[in-house]
Amino acid sequence: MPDSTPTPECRTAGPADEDTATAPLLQAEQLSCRYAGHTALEDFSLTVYPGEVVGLLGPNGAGKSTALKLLAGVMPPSDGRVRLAGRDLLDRGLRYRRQLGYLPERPPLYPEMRVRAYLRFCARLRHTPQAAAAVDTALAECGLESVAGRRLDQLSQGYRQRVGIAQAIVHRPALIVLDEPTVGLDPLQLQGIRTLIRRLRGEHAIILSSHILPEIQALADRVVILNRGRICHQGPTHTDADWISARFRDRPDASALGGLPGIAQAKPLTGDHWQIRLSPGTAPETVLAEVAAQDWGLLAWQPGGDALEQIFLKATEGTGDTP
Ligand SMILES: Nc1ncnc2c1ncn2[C@@H]1O[C@H](COP(=O)(O)OP(=O)(O)OP(=O)(O)O)[C@@H](O)[C@H]1O
Repeated sequence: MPDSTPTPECRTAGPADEDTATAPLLQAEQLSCRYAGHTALEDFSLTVYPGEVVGLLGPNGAGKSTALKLLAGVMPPSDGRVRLAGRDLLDRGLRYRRQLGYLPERPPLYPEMRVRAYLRFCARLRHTPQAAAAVDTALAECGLESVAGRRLDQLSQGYRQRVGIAQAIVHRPALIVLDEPTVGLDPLQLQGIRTLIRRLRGEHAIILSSHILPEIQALADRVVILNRGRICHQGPTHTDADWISARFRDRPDASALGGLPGIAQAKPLTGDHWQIRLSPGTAPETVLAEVAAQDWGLLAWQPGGDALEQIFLKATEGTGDTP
């Protein structure tokens, strides 16, 4: 695959540890990335569970593409590490990397290749069993059957984007990383790609980036907002008043937290950051007292209700795009 990404100053990620009690699919821990002295990403941590759709949102130059390159394992971090299914992404071989599909900002398409041949090439690169059948499935899923024999340079932007997504899913990865999958599309093409991404959720966990808020709201379960290389917010894309964002000093036990009276559901975003949904009719302050009485060192407790747009504006306040 062509890749013009310059190598950043890097440090090899540390050994994997096997603590996967709640079985996250992807764990990124305190990633940073420096390009020739310029810090593009700092202290980026993210946990993704199977079947989740996570949106990465931020103004131009916020560090979204950099974060996705590190999460997809196409570039090593300067600091931190990424684990996929409990194993260090960079230390492990193809077997684990095959669990990941990646659509870069500029899809690596060879203009003179035909769609089916290109996808077969991608499937073989990843040692996909029954490659021909896998290509047929990806063609059907991405609505590409009618253009399977066409050269890539004869396709419209929308169809090229579909081919980019098809190469990311042809080997049936558990995690798909999509960098701005809808950029440059007209409204009709946009609708097609949205429908496709919705169809893929569930079977695959998806991380996708955009600088457009409604895009993330339409597709993602939760959002991570980046600004100037740092995470400035993460939480659900729906901001119902009965969801609470809580931070702890020590990682709570999931079943103990979820089993407290008045709590309908507790979901970890990272080890110390949890989303808690209250049972209908429960007053947040009653549950707050229960949670604070536990041994987890409650640090922050923020009932939802703030519209995501306000959160985005607040989080990126006073900062424009970064070149
Ligand atoms: N290869 C590189 N060499 C040097 N600096 C880089 C490189 N790639 C990105 N940067 C810088 O790192 C910062 C983050 O860039 P990145 O592309 O990750 O942001 P982004 O949020 O994806 O932006 P956009 O939405 O415009 O694509 C920017 O300041 C950018 O100029």
